Amino acid sequence: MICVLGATYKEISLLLSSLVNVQSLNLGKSCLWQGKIKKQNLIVALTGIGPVNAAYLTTLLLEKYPIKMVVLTGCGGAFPGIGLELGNIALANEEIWAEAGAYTEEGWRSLAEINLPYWDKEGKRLFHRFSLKGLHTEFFGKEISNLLSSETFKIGPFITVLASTGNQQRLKVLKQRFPEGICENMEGAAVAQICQMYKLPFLEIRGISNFLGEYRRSNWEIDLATNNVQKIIIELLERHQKWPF
Ligand SMILES: O=C(O)c1cccc(C(=O)CC[C@H]2O[C@@H](n3cnc4c(=O)[nH]cnc43)[C@H](O)[C@@H]2O)c1
Repeated sequence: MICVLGATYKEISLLLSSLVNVQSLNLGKSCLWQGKIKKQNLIVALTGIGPVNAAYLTTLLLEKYPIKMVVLTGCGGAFPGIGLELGNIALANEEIWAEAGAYTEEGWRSLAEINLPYWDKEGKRLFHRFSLKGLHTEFFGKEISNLLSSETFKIGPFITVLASTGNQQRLKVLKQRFPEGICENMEGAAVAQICQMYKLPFLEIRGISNFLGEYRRSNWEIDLATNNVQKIIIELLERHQKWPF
């Protein structure tokens, strides 16, 4: 069974309308829908915005259901000038916490630099970066590349924040800290950590709704971004009736 998570209703609504034999369920304080797309058993769940909501529901789901893979979707902000436009698609090959660490006299130091793991168990230490490089990301990266042109699809590190980057000053800090970052969001690193703790493959695929560095909500293309990315996920689910991971 595959689980697809989104923070807001808009980010999962198209997926929900594609589900057949749908059952609406409550889990803890959250809601989810169970159904099928072709032969694929699917849970689609609404996390709410932010890392606490996302980690809460991911944990409940992984404890209760035989989930083999988690997909997080929704809209996201693009780093300007990297070739991503509004409505384009981004796939994460790494999840990074923008802040986790310490502000010292010499500046920000990451969790790894101050040797303070968020998770240190069973021989695994997790700091502020979670690599998603592996067979599943490669496989779906290639699959999406077959569906979209290289101008409208990029793979790279996603940055997770508590506050979106709405001015140039903050953008400059993030670009200096993570020059390879392509997309910002508010849930990715939280779900990535839970999936690594449970040793499960995790994909994050987002549609670009806005650019970092300005906070003009009227310019955000949330509908375009969330529809485009859900169409891709539905296409992947229909093409591959048994996902190989
Ligand atoms: O007002 C609305 O209808 C609405 C619908 C969906 C999302 C929102 C948001 O306020 C965005 C936060 C939400 O979306 C992700 N996101 C999108 N762009 C960014 C960004 O530039 N920086 C951080 N997060 C972003 C995020 O993952 C949240 O879940 C409003």
